Amino acid sequence: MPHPKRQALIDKYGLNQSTDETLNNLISSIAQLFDVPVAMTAIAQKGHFVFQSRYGLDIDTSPLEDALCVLVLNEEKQVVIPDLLEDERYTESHFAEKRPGLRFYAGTPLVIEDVVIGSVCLIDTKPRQLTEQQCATLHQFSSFISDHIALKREHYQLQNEHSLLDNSPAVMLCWRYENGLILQSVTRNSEDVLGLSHEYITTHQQSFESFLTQASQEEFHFMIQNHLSGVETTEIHLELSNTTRRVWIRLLSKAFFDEEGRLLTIQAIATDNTEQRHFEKRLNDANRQMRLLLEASELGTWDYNTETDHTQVNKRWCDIIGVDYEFYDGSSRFWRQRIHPADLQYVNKKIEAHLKGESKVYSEVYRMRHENGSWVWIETYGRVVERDETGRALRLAGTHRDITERKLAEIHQMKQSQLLGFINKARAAYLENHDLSNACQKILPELIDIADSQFAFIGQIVFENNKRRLFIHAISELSWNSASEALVELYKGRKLYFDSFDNLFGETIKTEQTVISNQLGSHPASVGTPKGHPPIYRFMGLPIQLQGEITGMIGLANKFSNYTEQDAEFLKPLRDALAGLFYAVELETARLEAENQLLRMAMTDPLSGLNNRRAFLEYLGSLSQDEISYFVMLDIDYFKSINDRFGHDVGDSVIKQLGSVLKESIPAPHFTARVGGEEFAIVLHEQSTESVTTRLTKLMETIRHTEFALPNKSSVTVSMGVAAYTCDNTSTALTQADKALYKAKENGRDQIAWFEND
Ligand SMILES: Nc1nc2c(ncn2[C@@H]2O[C@H](COP(=O)(O)OP(=O)(O)OP(=O)(O)O)[C@@H](O)[C@H]2O)c(=O)[nH]1
Repeated sequence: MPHPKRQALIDKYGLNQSTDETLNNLISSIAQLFDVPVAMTAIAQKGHFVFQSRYGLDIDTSPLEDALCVLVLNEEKQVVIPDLLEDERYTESHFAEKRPGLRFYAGTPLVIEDVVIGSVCLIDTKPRQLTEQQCATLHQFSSFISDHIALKREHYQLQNEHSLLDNSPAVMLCWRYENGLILQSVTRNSEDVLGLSHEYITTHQQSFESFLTQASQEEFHFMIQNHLSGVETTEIHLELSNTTRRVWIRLLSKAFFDEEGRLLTIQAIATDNTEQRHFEKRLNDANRQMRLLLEASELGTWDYNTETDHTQVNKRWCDIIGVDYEFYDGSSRFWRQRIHPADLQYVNKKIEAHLKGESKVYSEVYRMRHENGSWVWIETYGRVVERDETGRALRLAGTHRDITERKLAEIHQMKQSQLLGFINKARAAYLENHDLSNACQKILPELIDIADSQFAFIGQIVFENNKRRLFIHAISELSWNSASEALVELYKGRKLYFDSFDNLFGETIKTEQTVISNQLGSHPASVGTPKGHPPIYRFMGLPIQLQGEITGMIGLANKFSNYTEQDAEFLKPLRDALAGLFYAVELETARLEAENQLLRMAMTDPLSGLNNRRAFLEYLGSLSQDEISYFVMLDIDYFKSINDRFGHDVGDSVIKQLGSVLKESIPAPHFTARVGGEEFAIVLHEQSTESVTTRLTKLMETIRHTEFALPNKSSVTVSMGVAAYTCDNTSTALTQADKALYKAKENGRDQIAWFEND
């Protein structure tokens, strides 16, 4: 039966190959010892035996069925056939007859790894007997051959290993210890790997350490000391200098001790790690340079571990926000709490997005609170430096740069242009409709924004009955109860005034100075806020002055940080602009006043105080046809005789008095004018002729009963001609009224005549 492992073992031990010279010699010695003409080792192969070593045999293989060794293989024990012709197992098969020279056979199993792989056989042409001792000797030879086969394989293996080692990047060294290390062996690759000539060190016996640099010699001694004190394995890095090239090696050593613990030998494997050392050195240099660079560039560094929520930072990071490095708390809560509330949300969003891999770099500019309460502008750059196998970010690292100075300058510049922008806006708004309150209200939100404040107002000083009041052009609308709601209503109706100056904002008016209070209630002028008023934490009052005189003020409240003199200075252009606008309003008012006066003069008859002819004509031009109007021409009766009898002055005073009567009797919306010497025009906006007649009759009565300044106390009468404004132009209506007046004169005067078509 073929053994399942047999063929594998034969392959493993190389027994299917060439004959073994040593075994051949041995077999020939065995043949001589047993005094047989033929001896061999037969290794069972598929269907045949291979005679790996043989003596007295010409053939090197034989089919299985032709070989007696099959018996040994099958029975797995020694087989001795003293005489083949006598053996009943073979007589019938005529086995012996086919092999005339074969009479004696002795075979003993050849065992490798407990498997019979063949046999060691003796053959003779004549019958013979083996003694027990000879059988045992044959057994011993067989096991000797097994050992030989095993040793040979081991030898080959070692040879292979050695050749592998010779070509490997690892050099094996072995030292014996006898009051010092003596290099016993070193693999041939030492020259290639370490630059150490194998020939040189094996022939000159130069100590290994003489090839080391000073520092490495110390390291090597340290390794020996370790082994001497019982340490079994060590790993050191050494630099070889006296070799064909400069090499760094990594030396892994293992010590072997005797039973009493004394060091016997040290075996070591040396590998060239020059490149790694150079790489490490470059890395260290780069790290050092990076550190120097970071220090020189004043960069703070941070390394955030998302797993532990711990952030490692350098000292500069702490210095930027005035935190003592020793007391730095690495939790993310620590730095998140210090981020300006207005910036925190977008910082968090940016970090999240970057951790998710949505951005290549995490970069942001934001504010962090300094230990001293101020805000530091931070420019940060970072990126994920470690992710787990699922891609989840484990570490985010980066730098901090304090850009406060640059940022404040930028903000200042930006705010300045913003300030100029809205100053222009205020001017433009004012020029558009000359409404200062509207202009102030338009810029109030921007003022609040630019001053980083919560509330603001702009007020102008006005005088009423020699009393100073602050008229509020614009104010943040705050109401918290019905009284304050009423104030808001007043404001909307442009009637809000601050009258009392015995408080914090009034202090600005009284002192004409900038007033700053950064702590609620701390200022001597502070009287607190009305109940329910939103709290005021900080306040700044800025005077608006023109040519050294206060003309108004700006009030600002609740800046996120303290108000400063710089803030006041910054808003100076706005204050000056407002002062200019206040002044412009004053000028404008005065100019309008003068203009109106001139206009009034141009349109008024100086004697009667009524509108003059020019005003009357303009008025006619303004009338629209759909208005129901009546034109009246009024003329003093016999006025010439008044002049003639009492003089021109008396005539004048009559005209003057009549003017007063007309003014009183014909109020607006009706219109009266003196259109000639003693001739007057009236435009009545009445609904019917009846009401016209009633009004004019009453006027006649009044004139009749008026005491004119005539020396003879006589009364004055007037005549009137009336025409309805029904035609399409005023001059026709006037002509008609004139015609009616002529009729009234003709008919005897002191009467009203209506125009009638002839
Ligand atoms: N005192 C004075 N007289 C004026 C003024 N303007 C015109 N007169 C005079 O008014 C008089 C007008 O007289 P007439 O037009 O003749 O008419 P009358 O005398 O009023 O007679 P009837 O109109 O027909 O009733 C003239 O004597 C003018 O000199 C003025 O401003 N002051």
